Amino acid sequence: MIEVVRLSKHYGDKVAVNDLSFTVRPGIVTGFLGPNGAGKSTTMRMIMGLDRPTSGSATVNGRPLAEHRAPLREIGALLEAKAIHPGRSARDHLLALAATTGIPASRVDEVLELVGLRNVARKRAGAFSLGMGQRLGIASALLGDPRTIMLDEPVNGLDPDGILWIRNLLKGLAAEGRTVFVSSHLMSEMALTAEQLVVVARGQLVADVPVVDFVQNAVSDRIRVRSPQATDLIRVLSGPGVTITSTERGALDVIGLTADVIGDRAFAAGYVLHELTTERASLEEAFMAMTKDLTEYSTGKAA
Ligand SMILES: Nc1ncnc2c1ncn2[C@@H]1O[C@H](COP(=O)(O)OP(=O)(O)OP(=O)(O)O)[C@@H](O)[C@H]1O
Repeated sequence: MIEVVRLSKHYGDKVAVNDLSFTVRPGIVTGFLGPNGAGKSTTMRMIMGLDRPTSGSATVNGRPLAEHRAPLREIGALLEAKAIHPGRSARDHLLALAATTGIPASRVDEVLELVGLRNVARKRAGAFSLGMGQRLGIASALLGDPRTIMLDEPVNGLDPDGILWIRNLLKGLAAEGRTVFVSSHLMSEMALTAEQLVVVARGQLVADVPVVDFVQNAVSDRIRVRSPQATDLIRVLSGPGVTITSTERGALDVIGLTADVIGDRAFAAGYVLHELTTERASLEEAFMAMTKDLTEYSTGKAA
């Protein structure tokens, strides 16, 4: 469990995190979503105790991380590309890390297996691809078998296989009852990975919602309707909460009704339909609309 309460961080005049409060619960993947510069990395650094809050607090499993006797067992984090000695093998890197924290060597082999690096465990990490480097970073985060896992933009720059692998790993860790907190600036990725979303823009909380609610509320499907009786059809489709636009003759774009309802009403009124297509608004569009005001304010202020 991670609890962030009224957390703020100022760098001189710059407000990186602004009175942010949220809770990350165990058993699910929680996505930490926001445009670049929204304050995600700063928040994660404060959770890890690497940055001191200007005000407010962040606790991991009930206490500030520094107050835990064995912090590596409480939280494992991948914050940014780790500085790994390029001449050292993946196994030696993990062994060195394990030795400093009293973790047995057998656990090193376990995590190497878990992240799929067993076959290259003795190769120089300097020769690793970006994806292999990410796997090694995740192996480091999992070394202490932590109850909470926090990853900052883990899929950045990965190929589709790597993205799918991370997605499944995170879901698996959550299914084991762990707390999983993962940041991204990509709504579409978070929609596939997370159950809960904490959305921030310009250091402030924009939403803390289940992904299903976000998808349902923020995304309005647009239904494309073509009919030789389009003008008459407008009359039977109009109503509260329904927006109908027409960009070409005989075609309507309807927001606020499902394709089923439109089909039923057209049939009941005896109108012919030549097309009835549901166009899903992209999640990325919904996310941008949600954070737009705060982002624009930010730009205005900086200018
Ligand atoms: N050490 C620092 N000194 C001054 N400003 C900083 C520092 N660290 C972060 N900032 C500023 O604070 C804001 C939030 O940055 P942060 O890196 O936390 O955002 P982010 O959401 O993680 O974005 P990104 O995905 O681009 O890393 C940015 O405007 C950034 O320039």
